[in-house]
Amino acid sequence: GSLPKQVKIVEVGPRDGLQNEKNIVPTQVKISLINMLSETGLPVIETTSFVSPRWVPQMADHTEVLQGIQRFPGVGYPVLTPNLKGFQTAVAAGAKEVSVFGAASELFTKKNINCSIEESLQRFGEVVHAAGAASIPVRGYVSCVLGCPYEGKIAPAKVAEVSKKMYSMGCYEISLGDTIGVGTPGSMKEMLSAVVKEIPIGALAVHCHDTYGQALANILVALQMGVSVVDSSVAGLGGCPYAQGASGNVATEDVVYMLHGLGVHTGVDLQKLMEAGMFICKALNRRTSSKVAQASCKL
Ligand SMILES: CC(C)(COP(=O)([O-])OP(=O)([O-])OC[C@H]1O[C@@H](n2cnc3c(N)ncnc32)[C@H](O)[C@@H]1OP(=O)([O-])[O-])[C@@H](O)C(=O)NCCC(=O)NCCSC(=O)C[C@@](C)(O)CC(=O)[O-]
Repeated sequence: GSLPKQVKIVEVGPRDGLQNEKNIVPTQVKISLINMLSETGLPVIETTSFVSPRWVPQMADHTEVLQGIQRFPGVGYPVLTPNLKGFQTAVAAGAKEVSVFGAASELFTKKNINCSIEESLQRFGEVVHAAGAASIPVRGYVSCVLGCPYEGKIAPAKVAEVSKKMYSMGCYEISLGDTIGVGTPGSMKEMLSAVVKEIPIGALAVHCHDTYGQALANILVALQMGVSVVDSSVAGLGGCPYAQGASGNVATEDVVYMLHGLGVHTGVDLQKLMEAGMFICKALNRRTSSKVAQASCKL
């Protein structure tokens, strides 16, 4: 298929990228990272999670982060809210957009948010209802769309079913997560073919982890099928705390490089993006996972 002319990149580094860091990252470092990302032209920067600090200690400073960042006009700063309690705390902290996060796997749902898929959908319904009353848009994540760390293979029909329920309840966009990065262009195509029977392609995003080195190929297949929203993480930071061994998201730098090479518009300044990547890698004392950033440093 032909490629979209423009792709919206949803930067998830400050949330998905940092949530799994063992050492607590100073709040000021998170704020500086988000402010630098805001300068790059990225349209959406997922900022933090209003989850239980006992489950994910790294996100315990959610309110300070959300209130400490400089909000750029035209940039969205969504936050994760698993339930009504998270939603209310997020709104009190000034959130203007939220995301609920479910999965196409029962066992993953249990490990991640401590309930069944059915219960999770009920909680998301409560969030969507409250958000509607406050005119707050809700994004929906579906994890484990191409495989689960606990259940193994996941049927595309199951992904389509959960996605449809979340879309029907009012999530404006469904982000399909290859949480453990096991997908290939073949399984991505098969899964998306099932999901587009239920949800308009314009309401879908792909969220690829790069554990098996397949993320860019999987994204390209999704773009060829008409997807035009891609989640990624600066410097390839990340990994889900409840999906052991999951490596980071595909690096935003690498996605932007590929898209610009294809002539697809992103609005993102790659140089500024690499600077934000270098900043956070220095702060975390680690090497970037972005191939593009690695290559550029050698030049
Ligand atoms: C969902 C819960 C809270 C259920 O956790 P629970 O223990 O079942 O909650 P509960 O309702 O039984 O309440 C227990 C205690 O937690 C409190 N509580 C209840 N809700 C909240 C809240 N929102 N914020 C803060 N505190 C909360 C609640 O008030 C109570 O406090 P206590 O009375 O004992 O003092 C928990 O399991 C949790 O926080 N899970 C978060 C897991 C997480 O953040 N995972 C990573 C994000 S998902 C991901 O990375 C995948 C994704 C999105 O990137 C896509 C992909 O790659 O696939």
